[in-house]
Amino acid sequence: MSIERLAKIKALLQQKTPSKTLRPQFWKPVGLLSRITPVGALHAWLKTPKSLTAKLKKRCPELHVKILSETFEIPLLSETQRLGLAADETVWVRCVVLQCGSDNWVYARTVIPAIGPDNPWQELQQLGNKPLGEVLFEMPNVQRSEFEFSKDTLDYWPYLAAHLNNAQQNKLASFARRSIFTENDAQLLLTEVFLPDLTTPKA
Ligand SMILES: C=C(O[C@@H]1C=C(C(=O)O)C=C[C@H]1O)C(=O)O
Repeated sequence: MSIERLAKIKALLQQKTPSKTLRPQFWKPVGLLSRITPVGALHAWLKTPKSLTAKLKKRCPELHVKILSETFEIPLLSETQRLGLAADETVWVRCVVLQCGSDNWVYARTVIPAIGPDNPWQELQQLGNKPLGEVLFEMPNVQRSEFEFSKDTLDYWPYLAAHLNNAQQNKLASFARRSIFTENDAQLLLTEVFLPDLTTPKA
């Protein structure tokens, strides 16, 4: 680990409130999903098989993808750990929100280590506003891991609070799932966070 990175971590650890990058997350397997939320309707969303986009488009045909960020960066600590990366490893991260009109339904993070010409996920760098699911499930040898689940406040997720621009929502609970897609040994970690516009019943 570089001296600069060590100095940054030391400075972060000396802060009163840990940086979001170092805030712990607790991911649980499907057998402990009820500890994340007892709400059956949320279980149905969190355990949606195959393409989430396809399920959402049945409710909202005009569903669209808004890109919040696509860049090379050091991911969240929980992502570094899940992917078995070095603490200061830079990876390609795509953050989007799936929207129905102006409603924000799902925040999603795609994290791809070692993306490059030999990586089968490399084409995703040119995906743009096309939903990832329209490509992901068409890959010839793709394998998907079991889901893990977590509950965090909305402001845990990078770029989301700025997009929502509604400070009253920042501390609301959001429920997330994540899984690893593997194509020819190349990993892609996908996290999908279900937002209040989707999960809170309309009055
Ligand atoms: C993986 C899927 O694609 C959706 C679209 C995403 C994107 O465009 O980045 C990310 C996650 C998903 O909610 C899916 O449809 O299941």
